[in-house]
Amino acid sequence: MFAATRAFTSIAAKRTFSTSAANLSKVAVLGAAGGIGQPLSLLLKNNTKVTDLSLYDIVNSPGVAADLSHINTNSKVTGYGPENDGLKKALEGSEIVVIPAGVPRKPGMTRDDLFNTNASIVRDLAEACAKHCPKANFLIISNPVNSTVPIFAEVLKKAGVYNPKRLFGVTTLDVVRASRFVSEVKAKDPKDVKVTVIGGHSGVTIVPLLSQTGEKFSKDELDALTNRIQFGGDEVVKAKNGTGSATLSMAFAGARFTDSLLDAQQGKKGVVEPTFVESPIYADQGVEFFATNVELGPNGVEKIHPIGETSDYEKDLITKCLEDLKKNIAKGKSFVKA
Ligand SMILES: NC(=O)c1ccc[n+]([C@@H]2O[C@H](COP(=O)([O-])OP(=O)(O)OC[C@H]3O[C@@H](n4cnc5c(N)ncnc54)[C@H](O)[C@@H]3O)[C@@H](O)[C@H]2O)c1
Ligand SMILES: O=C(O)C[C@H](O)C(=O)O
Repeated sequence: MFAATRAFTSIAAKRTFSTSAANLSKVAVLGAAGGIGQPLSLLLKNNTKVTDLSLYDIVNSPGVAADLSHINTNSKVTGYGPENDGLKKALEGSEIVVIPAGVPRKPGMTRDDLFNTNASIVRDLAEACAKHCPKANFLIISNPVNSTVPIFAEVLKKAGVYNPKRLFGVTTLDVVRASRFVSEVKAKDPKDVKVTVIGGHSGVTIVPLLSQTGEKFSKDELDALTNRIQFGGDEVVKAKNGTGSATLSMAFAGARFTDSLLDAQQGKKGVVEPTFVESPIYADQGVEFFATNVELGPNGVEKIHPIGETSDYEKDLITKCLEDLKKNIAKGKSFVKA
């Protein structure tokens, strides 16, 4: 009872600084019954900025929704399956659509190995989004992010509803990991360790800018940390031994990004998150999408931050990143155009 009262008070307080806030709280999760979808939905149910939580999956979402709906926070939870226009109902009126639908890796696979299965899942969901909530913000978690974001963009373009300010590849987990790994090496509280991570979301396309942390690293530390941040996903895939990839840390990261976007939508200033968006930064080299720190606002992307000063070590990493990223983006785009 106390929690529910506090939640209500908090929503009411937030709304005093934005007249449109009342329209900004329906969040849909597509793939909501999965390894990421369930803990992500739990965290969103606990987020007082969300008033309507809409859970869609091809299996089991009514059960997940029924379970979450007993939590005494001030949001309504509804579960939908593919039957009875479930996807349409889940999407209509959504301001934010978070998408962790698709298969995860097994040991020995790259994220690109997921392309054959996940590209069509993401394309089909994008088509539904274009039809039922074209003005929403789309947060893409499904891998390979470097290709699924361009796929989503192409589908929205085809439908004539693409707004580059509202399409985000979720790369928050790389930043969360980088902060944690650096804090372990430097024996600091991770909350005091901010690491900018740029590029894309797979292997060498993940580029941590450790020179900007204010910490000093030996060459060995730099090599080890860079490798661990770039291949942190593999660490989890290996430990889970064939049962999947990161789910709980990803739910944490996805909930953080969604919360930041809700904050920005509801009028908070200076909200900055790393994310993979259409970006001018390397567009002249044919790399249309790139992750950097991005300031979020009521219209989505408010300002794409420049990369800033980088070391020679990082310049080399960026060169390798761009080679792979360009191919991943082209692969996504041509999938829709074919
Ligand atoms: N961006 C990142 O940092 C990041 C991090 C971790 C995982 N991932 C990716 O997220 C995806 C999901 O991972 P997971 O561990 O939750 O997998 P999972 O298999 O546990 O869950 C995926 C869910 O998607 C559902 N699904 C499949 N097709 C669907 C469709 N057409 N519409 C709606 N739902 C559908 C499945 O039924 C399942 O419940 C994977 O592609 C994984 O690689 C990305
Ligand atoms: O590694 C994976 O396949 C999942 C995810 O992209 C991650 O970084 O953990």
